[in-house]
Amino acid sequence: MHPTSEANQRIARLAAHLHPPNLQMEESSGLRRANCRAKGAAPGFKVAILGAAGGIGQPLAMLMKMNPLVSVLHLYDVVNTPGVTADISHMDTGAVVRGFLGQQQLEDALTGMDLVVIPAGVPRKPGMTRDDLFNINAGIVRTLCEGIAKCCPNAIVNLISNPVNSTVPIAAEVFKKAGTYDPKRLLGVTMLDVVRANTFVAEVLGLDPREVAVPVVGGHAGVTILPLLSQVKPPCSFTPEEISFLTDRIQNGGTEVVEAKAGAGSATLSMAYAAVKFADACLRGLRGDAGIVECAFVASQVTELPFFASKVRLGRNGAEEIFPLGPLNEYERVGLEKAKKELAGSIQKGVAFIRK
Ligand SMILES: NC(=O)C1=CN([C@@H]2O[C@H](COP(=O)(O)OP(=O)(O)OC[C@H]3O[C@@H](n4cnc5c(N)ncnc54)[C@H](O)[C@@H]3O)[C@@H](O)[C@H]2O)C=CC1
Ligand SMILES: O=C([O-])CC(=O)C(=O)O
Repeated sequence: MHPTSEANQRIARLAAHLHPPNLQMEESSGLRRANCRAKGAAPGFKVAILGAAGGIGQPLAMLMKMNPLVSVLHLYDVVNTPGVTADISHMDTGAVVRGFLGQQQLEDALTGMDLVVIPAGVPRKPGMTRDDLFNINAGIVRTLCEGIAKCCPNAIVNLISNPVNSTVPIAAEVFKKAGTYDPKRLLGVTMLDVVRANTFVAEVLGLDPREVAVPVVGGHAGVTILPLLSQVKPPCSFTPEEISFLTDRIQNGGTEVVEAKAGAGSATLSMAYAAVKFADACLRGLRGDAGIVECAFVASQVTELPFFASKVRLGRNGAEEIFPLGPLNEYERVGLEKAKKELAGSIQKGVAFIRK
């Protein structure tokens, strides 16, 4: 390397160190580019977390910083990102971390991103349904998606903010309005339902949860969460009592945590785990890995509803293939009808929020 350019890079690295990564730097600034060269040379994907200072956002940021597929990690929130960013940036893993605080930095946070994960918004307290969060979270999701449409219209979006059954249709409408909608790239995160189902079923069967795979379809609230226990892998059978117990526990797993936390919020740590498991699957799909299949709430023709959660194959373009539900037993068929009835209203509510 040319000695002068080496010296310049060292000076720039030192200067970048003196300006902590949570301080927003101009894109044109040599400091920012040098900072990137210093640590971010490894190939990988650029990921933004919106709501990164929250209960889910913080452990999610930590787990994403540990993911070798991530080269650049942008942490955006309306509060506290300087501290979270400084903290996470000291981890000796490959990803370069940058923090962005407040709406005036949203566009910088989003520009150039391959994957945007959204856990921004208020969580439930005991006695609330996820739909009770609609009034606050719908507006938050709209604003963030307007930013995505403008700054990284080709990014894959993993939407966590509740009520997912309505926020995904909201995001779709925002993208349609902006002319950037690609249904394959918008995925509502239902992975926590699968994670819970695997855990609870493994408990009943006396197996290691890592060996169990339960498809969970429908949506992400109460009866719309439909575990397909007839399709569990490895193949197994349950008594009617076990089916009723497991279905109820999986459908109410979120409420179990909300009640145990007694006013201090909802699932954050298991959600961060599930979010990173799902984001990692999306990144492996983006990389071109074959056979990546996970459940997600997506635009779908599997039922008559415009959105539905089912198994999807993740590829370079997002959800490239959406799998049908497969054979259902009578219990699941009844559950499906209940799920569709509630989902239809939640989807319509999301659509109407933007079209009004
Ligand atoms: N899809 C799923 O399976 C799950 C979804 N959730 C949902 O995730 C959301 C977040 O939950 P928690 O992290 O526990 O909540 P939290 O309140 O701890 O964190 C939310 C974060 O969002 C930030 N925020 C608020 N408005 C924002 C905006 N306009 N732009 C960017 N950031 C903004 C807040 O400052 C806060 O840091 C909730 O809506 C919750 O219901 C929670 C668990 C599971
Ligand atoms: O229950 C909630 O409000 C949070 C959530 O979506 C879950 O834990 O599944």
